Amino acid sequence: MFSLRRTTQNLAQKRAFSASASQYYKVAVLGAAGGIGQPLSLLLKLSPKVTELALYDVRGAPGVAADISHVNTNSVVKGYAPSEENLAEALKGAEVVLIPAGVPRKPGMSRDDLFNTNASIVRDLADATAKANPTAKLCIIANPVNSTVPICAEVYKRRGVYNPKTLFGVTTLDVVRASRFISELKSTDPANEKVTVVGGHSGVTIVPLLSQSNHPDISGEARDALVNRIQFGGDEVVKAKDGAGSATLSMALAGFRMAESLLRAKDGETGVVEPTFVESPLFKDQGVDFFASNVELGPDGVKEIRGIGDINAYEKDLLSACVQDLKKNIEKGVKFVEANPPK
Ligand SMILES: NC(=O)c1ccc[n+]([C@@H]2O[C@H](COP(=O)([O-])OP(=O)(O)OC[C@H]3O[C@@H](n4cnc5c(N)ncnc54)[C@H](O)[C@@H]3O)[C@@H](O)[C@H]2O)c1
Ligand SMILES: O=C(O)C[C@H](O)C(=O)O
Repeated sequence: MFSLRRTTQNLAQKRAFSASASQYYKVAVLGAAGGIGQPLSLLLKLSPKVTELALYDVRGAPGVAADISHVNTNSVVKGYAPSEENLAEALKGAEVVLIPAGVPRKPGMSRDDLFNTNASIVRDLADATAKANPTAKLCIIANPVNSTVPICAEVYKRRGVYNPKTLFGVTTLDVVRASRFISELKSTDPANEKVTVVGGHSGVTIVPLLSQSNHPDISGEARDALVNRIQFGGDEVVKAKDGAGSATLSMALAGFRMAESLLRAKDGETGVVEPTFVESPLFKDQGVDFFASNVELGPDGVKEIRGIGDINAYEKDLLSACVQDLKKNIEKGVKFVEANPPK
């Protein structure tokens, strides 16, 4: 007879066993009580690689931590009420720090419209991380990612602790969506659909390279519609939520995938590749210092930034539109820190 209790026990035993094969890590989530923060923290609680979960938010983190701490996996969950000391404590010793703190879009807004609110939130949280735990892998989810990542780099530079190998803009959701959308179109299993997406994380800066997918034959209106859906997938969710925010659940999955990949690479696993927005040489000659592409991860963070590969004329056009916008988004972040340095 089916026993839920026994199944859960077996699962816990299996997890304990596999956890013993690898190292244990502390992970911190800043903005943990929010729409992304809560399901992301839950997924992290299920990971055998996470031994301690530090949840920080300006409101509600202790409650979320108490709730998640009852999930019967081995890791310890600690919630931190807002204060400078608590934030430093939450950050101390974390291998990975994820920042989903910040406001989400409402219908009619672009990600850039979030800049005025989120720039200072991310600047201050990055500054706290630069002081308390500068070697942690810092994963930025808060939008506009194209600007918030350069903000973090500038803050770290000012503190003299910048290491481009440990700063990541989380763009995993773009490939999660791309593989799902293409599988819907082709009636295939999304698990078998790998789509490379490069550039940045907003509108035309999101550049899917369908010519490198399993379906390079998609062309004409079907291709245009698919590319548009991948570029503006976030808007679909914003519209459907009708004022209640943007993607949270799919984002939690995508953020968890990025965090787990970093921990797998830290454990010495090779061939761990994720798309991510990092300081990159790929378009530096065009004045673009940060760019998302496939990146091989290693124990120290970025191991190798993969090139774009062969692309067709259509994709070259997409890339030139991307680069123009991206350049402005990056400059905006850099200028913000120049004008508004961390205190
Ligand atoms: N990178 C991506 O692919 C991606 C995907 C979806 C959403 N996002 C972005 O993630 C961000 C969060 O989205 P959400 O839906 O979770 O929003 P939300 O409003 O539900 O949650 C944000 C949380 O951040 C907290 N917060 C605000 N200021 C803080 C501070 N200074 N320190 C700590 N916590 C703070 C809030 O209290 C709240 O709990 C938004 O900017 C959104 O645009 C990015
Ligand atoms: O669309 C948004 O504003 C949130 C996020 O960047 C997304 O891609 O879903």
